[in-house]
Amino acid sequence: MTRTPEAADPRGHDLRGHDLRGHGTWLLRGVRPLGAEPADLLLAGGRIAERGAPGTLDAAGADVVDAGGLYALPGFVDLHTHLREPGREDAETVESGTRAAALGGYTTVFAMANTDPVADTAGVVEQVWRLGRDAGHCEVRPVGAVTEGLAGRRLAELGAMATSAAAVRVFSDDGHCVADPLLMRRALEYVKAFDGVIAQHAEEPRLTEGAQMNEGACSARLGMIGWPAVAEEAVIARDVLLAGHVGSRLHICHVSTAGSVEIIRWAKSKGWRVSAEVTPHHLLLTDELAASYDPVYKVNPPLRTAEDVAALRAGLADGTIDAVATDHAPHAPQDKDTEWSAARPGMLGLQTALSIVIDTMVETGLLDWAGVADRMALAPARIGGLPDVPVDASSSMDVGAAATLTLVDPATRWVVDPAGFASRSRNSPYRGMTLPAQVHATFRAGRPTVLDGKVV
Ligand SMILES: NC(=O)N[C@@H](CC(=O)O)C(=O)O
Ligand SMILES: [Zn+2]
Ligand SMILES: [Zn+2]
Repeated sequence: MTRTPEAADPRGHDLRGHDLRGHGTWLLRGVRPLGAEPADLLLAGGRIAERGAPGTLDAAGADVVDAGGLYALPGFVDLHTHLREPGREDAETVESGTRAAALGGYTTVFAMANTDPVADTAGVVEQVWRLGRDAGHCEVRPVGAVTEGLAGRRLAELGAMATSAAAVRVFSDDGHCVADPLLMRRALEYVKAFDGVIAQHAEEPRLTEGAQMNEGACSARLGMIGWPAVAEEAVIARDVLLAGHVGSRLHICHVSTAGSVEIIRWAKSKGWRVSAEVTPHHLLLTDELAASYDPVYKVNPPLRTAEDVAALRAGLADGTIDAVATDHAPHAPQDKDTEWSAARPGMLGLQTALSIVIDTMVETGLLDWAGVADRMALAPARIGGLPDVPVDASSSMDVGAAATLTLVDPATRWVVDPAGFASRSRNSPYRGMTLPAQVHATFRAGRPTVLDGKVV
């Protein structure tokens, strides 16, 4: 393999005279792309500049990462992150949340709009976008609110957010459902003009009044008010029909029931432009955990049954569910370390997502590493409208592809200690668990954001 002219120029300039030293040149020695045979990857000019058999690439002038035993995946994209800034900087900031994201292998996160003030204007989404750019740990793509103040009454300034510097393409009232079917229809129609997508938090509010956990045998035993599966499924059924009717893109946030998977499978069979995400916690945990009354397990939608978990795993494996999204929802102690009924719903996810996906999908034989790359990087990038998404996992490792990569140690096992997390909050449901696989390094456009498990 020969070097590209850019990388070969000893002065660190490309042929057009641009200074490339700022980009750095990195040699990943002996890395296994998507878990395949070891290779050397040379990263230069923000791209994979060369790929060769181990020991065959010239490392002169490059920083070398001894990547023996590590797998390379495309950098992860999270469609659903709560960064809490502006408004709740005690729980998380753009800086702390994106630091957690980079450590979790993410190179882009979509920041949800339920901040204070709500991200329902060009001004707020631009503020969040700038904070992300200045922090520099990963790309922050703000999600815009669908309705003013998330109140569900009037559409927010969708067009102004789309044309702002933040170039918003994903809109969501997450935390709240867009319950009014006419507003939902109008929103779907509006974003079609710029190929935007409406991400629905599917929860029929009248069916979940006072709800504390999944409605079922456990809630009956514990005497808690239940959140029935039908409250999610009824909204998904309505919205896939609406999306089909107007020909717009609809995305379903945090799918949690077996029935939802069936409805989405049916909608896709009709050719409607519907996509869906599942969270790591809904792939692993069940409503039995509520019996502990530990509010760390309180989340929306609630943890469901083992049958639901099995259907979600199968749906993610067969592509009915397109993507894994963390729904990283940090909460301050005064909002979370309370009695169950007073606690806010939500759990941390960014620094444990990969491990939970490996545990539930790869170690069970449901997904291979190329599949992980698709569900955690490529599919969410496509849904979110990111530019230059590789056509498939294998081309993300080709010469010329963006050097936006996550290096994973697949063999390690680690014990979760939330005290060591970059997040400002500590509400991880995995505390004390031993999990497989860990992110070793993250590269964004050829530059490391994480090396040796530490933020650069
Ligand atoms: N998932 C949650 O339980 N909580 C989220 C809101 C949401 O995703 O619905 C939050 O903002 O805390
Ligand atoms: Zn939600
Ligand atoms: Zn959320």
